[in-house]
Amino acid sequence: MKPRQHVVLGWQLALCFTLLVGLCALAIGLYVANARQHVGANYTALVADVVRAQQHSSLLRSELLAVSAPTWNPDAERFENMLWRTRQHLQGVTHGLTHSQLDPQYYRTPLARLQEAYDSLPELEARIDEAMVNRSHEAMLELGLALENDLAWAYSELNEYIHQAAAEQRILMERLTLAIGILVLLVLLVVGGLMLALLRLNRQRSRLAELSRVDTLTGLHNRRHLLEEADKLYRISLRDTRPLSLVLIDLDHFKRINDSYGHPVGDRLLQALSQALREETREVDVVARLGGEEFCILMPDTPAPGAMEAAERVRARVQTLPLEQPRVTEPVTVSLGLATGAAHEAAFDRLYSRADRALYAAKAKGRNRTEIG
Ligand SMILES: Nc1nc2c(ncn2[C@@H]2O[C@H](COP(=O)(O)OP(=O)(O)OP(=O)(O)O)[C@@H](O)[C@H]2O)c(=O)[nH]1
Repeated sequence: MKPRQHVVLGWQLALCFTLLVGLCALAIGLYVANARQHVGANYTALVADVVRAQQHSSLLRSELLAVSAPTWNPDAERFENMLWRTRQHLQGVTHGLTHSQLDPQYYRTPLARLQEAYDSLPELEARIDEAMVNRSHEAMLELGLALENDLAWAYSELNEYIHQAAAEQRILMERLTLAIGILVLLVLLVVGGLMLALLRLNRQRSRLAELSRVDTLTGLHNRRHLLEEADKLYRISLRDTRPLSLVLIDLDHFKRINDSYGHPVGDRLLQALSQALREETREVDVVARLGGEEFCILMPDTPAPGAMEAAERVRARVQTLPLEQPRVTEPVTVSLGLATGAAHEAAFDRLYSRADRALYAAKAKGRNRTEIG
């Protein structure tokens, strides 16, 4: 993978990660808003019912107490209306409670008190009717105040409990949200870590692949790289019917240099030759070490005269290679075999055997020369 592809992959992973973070943030935000809305709505409606019922119950109390006043003007319809609304409130609060998320064990007692009050409403209605006829209100007042007492106590208990439950639920929800947030953060960290590891792994893999195509002594490409590139260049040459040239280069009497000066000097000579090859060739040429003291230059879009010129340039340059410490006194030369082909002739195997034959001929003809195959 090329560096640019690494950058693209990095951006893609960063984009995916950002999208993931955005989605998580959105999901948490929606969850919090939704949960708050539902929990809040549930308790707000219930509290409103209880407060309205409480207020009505104190109205009932005032109405009952007004009965004792000397100016009391019996109004059966008004009482009837008040008791109807009391019944409505009782039903509303009971329904709200039993359909809420609240734990029944905490509101069982006030609910039972409300039920008792509800059951005694017909009796109170009867006593009110009686009071209207007899204008004697003691019985009605006694039952009415007892009922109102029950209602006031039950409603205030419920009010307190609902507020407490709402507060507990809010705390619970906040903790839950925090836990979810931490969990999501951890997941994001793991995903981010995995993405980074993937990126690093990919880079290392590319580096390894690159290294497997490089000759360690000279830093030039090796035979494997050459064969891959040759295949590509051959296809281009076939498509464009452009010439492809191959020059094989072999150091002359290299064994003698090794034997006279030692392998480290031989190695330095190989490195110096590699550097010279790099400098004497174009960017598009493929320079490779085929093994031992044999090198090659594969030149795309290069006819025979151009390739010959390059080969001769290399040959001349090798003779000037500086080799100090210990100074190599005998001449350092190379023999070169050149082959050029276009279209189907440019297949690497064909070029190679022709160039190899030419190299053999150059050696046979006395070395330090270039032959065309
Ligand atoms: N220093 C060094 N020597 C190497 C390396 N690879 C191969 N050689 C040596 O290169 C020498 C090649 O010798 P030959 O194949 O006889 O070729 P030559 O001596 O150059 O003879 P001609 O090619 O006929 O001119 C051998 O002694 C190998 O050991 C290397 O990486 N470093």
